[in-house]
Amino acid sequence: MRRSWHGGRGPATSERSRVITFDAVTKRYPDGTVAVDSLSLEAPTGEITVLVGPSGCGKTTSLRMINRMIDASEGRILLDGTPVQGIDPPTLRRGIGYVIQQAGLFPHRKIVDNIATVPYLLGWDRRKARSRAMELMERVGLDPSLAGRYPFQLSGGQQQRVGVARALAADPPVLLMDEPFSAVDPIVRTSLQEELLRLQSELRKTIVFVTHDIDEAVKLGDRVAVLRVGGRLAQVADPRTLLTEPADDFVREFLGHDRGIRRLQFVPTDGLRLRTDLTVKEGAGRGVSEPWLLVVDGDDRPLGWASGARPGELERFGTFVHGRDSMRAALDAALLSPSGCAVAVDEGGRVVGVAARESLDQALAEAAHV
Ligand SMILES: Nc1ncnc2c1ncn2[C@@H]1O[C@H](COP(=O)(O)OP(=O)(O)OP(=O)(O)O)[C@@H](O)[C@H]1O
Repeated sequence: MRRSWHGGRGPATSERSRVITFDAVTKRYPDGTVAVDSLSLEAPTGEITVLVGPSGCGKTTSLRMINRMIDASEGRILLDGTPVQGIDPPTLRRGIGYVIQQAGLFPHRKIVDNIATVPYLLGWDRRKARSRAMELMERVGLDPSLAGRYPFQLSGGQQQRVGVARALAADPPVLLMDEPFSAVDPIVRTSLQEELLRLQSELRKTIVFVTHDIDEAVKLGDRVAVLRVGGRLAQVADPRTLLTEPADDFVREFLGHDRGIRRLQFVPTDGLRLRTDLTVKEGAGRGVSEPWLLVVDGDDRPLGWASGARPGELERFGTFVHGRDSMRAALDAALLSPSGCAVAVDEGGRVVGVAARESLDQALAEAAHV
């Protein structure tokens, strides 16, 4: 399951991370549009706070008021208790990384120099700035051989990674991310999201992340703030609470009709009852009168389901990592197989048992009462 990264190691850079506070912040544009209306919200130190909501609800405006690309009309935004309005923008932005959609890279600069932009501005010597850039490329999962290329020679996903590396270059305690992954395809988006969670487990920045995608919000956010058009806060909560107890009809509607299914991603599988009598080694006789048996190799890795009705054939299977993955993953694994059973494996991919329908049913019934 997600956020095993919460436990264990202590915050690496928390002394430098900052809490961001919106205190009754309103933004009225010159034409009279109220983009943000009396927003009060806290983005805690070292956590990911997601701003989510329909188009035009004031997410980007809220984000840009933090680094003063836009100034608030009323109210205050505080960084560790200090109003940002009192800090001059260049000084303020030195401590705030900023990542936008489609990365916003400089087209005529090589990747390494794009990443080193802020260190150059800060007057680092070229060698040190470039070596920091190379280190960051590795951190965000970019092959160092791409350093000498130009942005147009990279895929959309690679460009986004460069954008993240560039924002991290001067090790700012705060990171603002405005729909950073929305221009890439779903598979690349998933890997970028996972990479961000992995990075965050090491870096523990204070991140404010804007998206219009509720799935992304629930996956990434420690806290999720749902905004409604007119820039009013509808609810702020951790993802599980949000999915379980939406504050009103607007939030319920925004979460969508499958919020029950999504909630399963917060239900652990360690209590799921597994059967160990439904597996059989490859080449051994069936011996048991079960309609489905899972065939495993000599190393206990799953090969496929054997049905009594179609001897000699192996059917597809779905796996989940027992105890680490969520009930949503277990259910998905069950639905991927004609047996209707989910194969539980350990971190090494070896079968530890089978979650048959009865135990999935029971777990779902319990989850419904949580
Ligand atoms: N410079 C501006 N002048 C007037 N109105 C503006 C300006 N910039 C934004 N707005 C309006 O303010 C409201 C909030 O815009 P904002 O970009 O913050 O919303 P958003 O939630 O980020 O939207 P999206 O998801 O579509 O990017 C919208 O109604 C928008 O039209």
